Amino acid sequence: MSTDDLKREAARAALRHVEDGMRLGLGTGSTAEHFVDLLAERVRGGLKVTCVSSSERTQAQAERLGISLTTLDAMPELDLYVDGADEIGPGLSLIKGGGGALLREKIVASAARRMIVIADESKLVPVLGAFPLPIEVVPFGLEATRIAIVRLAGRLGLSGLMLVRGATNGHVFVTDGGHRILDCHFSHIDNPAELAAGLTAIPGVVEHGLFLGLASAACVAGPGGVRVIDRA
Ligand SMILES: O=C[C@H](O)[C@H](O)[C@H](O)COP(=O)(O)O
Repeated sequence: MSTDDLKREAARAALRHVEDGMRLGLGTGSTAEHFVDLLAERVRGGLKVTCVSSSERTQAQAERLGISLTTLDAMPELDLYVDGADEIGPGLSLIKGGGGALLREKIVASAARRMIVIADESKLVPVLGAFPLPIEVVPFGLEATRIAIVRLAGRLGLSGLMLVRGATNGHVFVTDGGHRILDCHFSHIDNPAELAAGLTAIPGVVEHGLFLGLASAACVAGPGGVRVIDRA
């Protein structure tokens, strides 16, 4: 089974938690894309759900597939949010934002009663940080914000490259909210809660990719099948 097959199996497992009439949040990324595809099949079969997208990319896919969409303003409380992750650590702590959608993803996840993470098993890690942590920052004063993050990291015993994300067209990557992303190569984040609190206190930081206490369960697919991990 390829990694892509595993992602689809994880998405299929999460779909079992979707019920008629639900208000759903749709994630972003290659795994979430499978979920949206499979959801569309169920919708064509008669399932009634109303969805909110966490990115322009997912919005376009869901629209194309005929899924009923609304905005988070029109439907501010959701039953379920399903999304992928870049890393799944202890207690279902997550790193997200590899696709640059972390800000909207976190807003949508926070509006949902439950969040189910879908992933292939390569995303499971004993400690977060091997995947560079995406931090969304406003373009104004980006260098000052970067220095503030470096100082915070130093106080917490973290170090590593901190790179402004580039886009495939050679330009700088711009998020759906018009911001930039700093990818922070910390390699080991031993105390994610402390880092998250410090980042939130820096004025130029819009949001960071540490999702702590948000995921209720994870459907993790491996060659032996899909394992459901509940947050302890
Ligand atoms: O910004 C993107 C999201 O946080 C994705 O959910 C995350 O990067 C995982 O993406 P994928 O399913 O493509 O590995």
